[in-house]
Amino acid sequence: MTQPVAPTAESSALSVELSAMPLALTLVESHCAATLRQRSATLLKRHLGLALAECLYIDGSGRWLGRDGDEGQFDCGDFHHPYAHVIRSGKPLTLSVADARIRLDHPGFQSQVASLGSALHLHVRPLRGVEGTREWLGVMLLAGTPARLLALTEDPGMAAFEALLCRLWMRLAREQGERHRSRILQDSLAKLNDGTRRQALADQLAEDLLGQSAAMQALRRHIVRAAETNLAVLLQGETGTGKDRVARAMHQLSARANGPFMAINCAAIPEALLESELFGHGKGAFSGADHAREGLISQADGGTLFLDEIGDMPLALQAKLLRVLESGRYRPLGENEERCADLRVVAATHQPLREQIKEQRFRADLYYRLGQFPITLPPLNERRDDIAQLAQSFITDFCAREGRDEMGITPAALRLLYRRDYPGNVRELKNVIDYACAMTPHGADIDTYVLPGEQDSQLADSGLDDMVAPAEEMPLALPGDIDDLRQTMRDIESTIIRQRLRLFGGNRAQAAQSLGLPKRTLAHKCQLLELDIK
Ligand SMILES: Nc1ncnc2c1ncn2[C@@H]1O[C@H](COP(=O)(O)OP(=O)(O)OP(=O)(O)O)[C@@H](O)[C@H]1O
Repeated sequence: MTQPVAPTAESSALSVELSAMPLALTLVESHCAATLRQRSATLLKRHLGLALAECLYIDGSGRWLGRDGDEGQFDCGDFHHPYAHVIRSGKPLTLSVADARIRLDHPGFQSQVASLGSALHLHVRPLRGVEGTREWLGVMLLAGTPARLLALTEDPGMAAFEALLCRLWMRLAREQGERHRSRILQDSLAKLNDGTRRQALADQLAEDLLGQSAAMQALRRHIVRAAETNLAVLLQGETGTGKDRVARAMHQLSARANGPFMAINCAAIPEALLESELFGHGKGAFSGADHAREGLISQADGGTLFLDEIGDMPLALQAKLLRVLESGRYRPLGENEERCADLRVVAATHQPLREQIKEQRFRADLYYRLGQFPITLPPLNERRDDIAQLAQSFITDFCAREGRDEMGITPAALRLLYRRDYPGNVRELKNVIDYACAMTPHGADIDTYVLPGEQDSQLADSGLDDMVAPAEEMPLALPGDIDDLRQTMRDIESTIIRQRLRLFGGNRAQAAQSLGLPKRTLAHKCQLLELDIK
């Protein structure tokens, strides 16, 4: 290390130079500590004719010194650079560049001084936050002629400058810390608000999607999350678990709520018609196409398209749907021009699509594209705690619909409901309750003997065998005065389908098979007859 250099005549002028500079103003106007450091260094360099001036800061951990706008760091415990010395000793250090080159081999430090002439000197000063403490803010590095550096270090103006710099630095650092803390607080408040808002929406959903089980609560939270996005949603769940309800709720919660909600059951539409239903067609696109027709994709523009029973979509159409999902573009049948639609697709299936992919009946790429936000609906058997609430709600609905006085349900009947198996899930429970309500005498509560499937075991004991027989065994009552054969046939068909679906717990595949119908035909009939079964 070099000896201090004797003061020169230059020192007397420095005080004047410094006081003449509008330093305070420039520094005080700095809005952050980094700007303050850069401005200080620039002022020192420019006004004092120094070869180099730089302020380095100590990081929050106190272990590193950093340079603004530079990734490089200096370890405060690494004595291969002079900063560690001044921080450790708390005293300034002056050394020649030549000396530093030979004795200090820190690569970062060497590159910092690489452009300096060997005749120059370096002066490194520790900068502390509060006078008399070891609360370090960083270090200042100055390079210049020995005479200039000496004059500078002895000048009271320089001491004043340094004091001002440190005081401002401290204040800005404190403010920045406070800002940082307040930002963290605001972020967490925003998250909390988000959480509260989401919870409120999920609670609101509980009025429509009943059930207080953990599975239903989680489902509602998922729906709220999915509704916030524009991602394609794939609803998977057994028949009757509420996929249709969920799709509608999601649309209502989404930013597209004011747009259309268009739904199509891919299993209920004959394959030949499905394409034109979805994509629309131009005039004369096929025989019978007397005029052009908008498809559901076009009608769902700005809203949501719900594709129920997506597993039943023919492969050729799957490819076209994938294109809509990827590009928002589609071409109506018989038209040359492509069109655009901005829609969100929600698809649903009760079929194991992965199996269908293996059997090459469903495209893997479409499966993954549809399932950007997959949601699985829990079967009723896995959330039996919800049965009482659902049952009570269906009773209330029935009474309101049929104009009956409100009725209750006996504890014994409720116990039986708990014990049942529900392959048809909520739909099956609803059908059971509707049936039980219809069979319950006015003024009474639903009791065990009116629950379908329970009568066999109970009729004999109860002496009520003349009152009711199981629904599926009941003969169809034919009105004597038929004046509308078509309507009567429709009623009969509807009764048979209802009974068969009830018998098979809402399972359409089994009901269709038992009636000798293709599943698609049964689904179509349900739609025509406006049965709550798709
Ligand atoms: N959580 C629920 N709260 C109230 N009602 C429900 C709930 N889940 C389902 N339902 C009712 O159950 C019946 C069947 O629901 P939905 O049609 O949505 O089922 P799904 O899963 O779409 O059936 P599928 O696969 O057979 O098309 C409907 O009457 C629906 O309103």
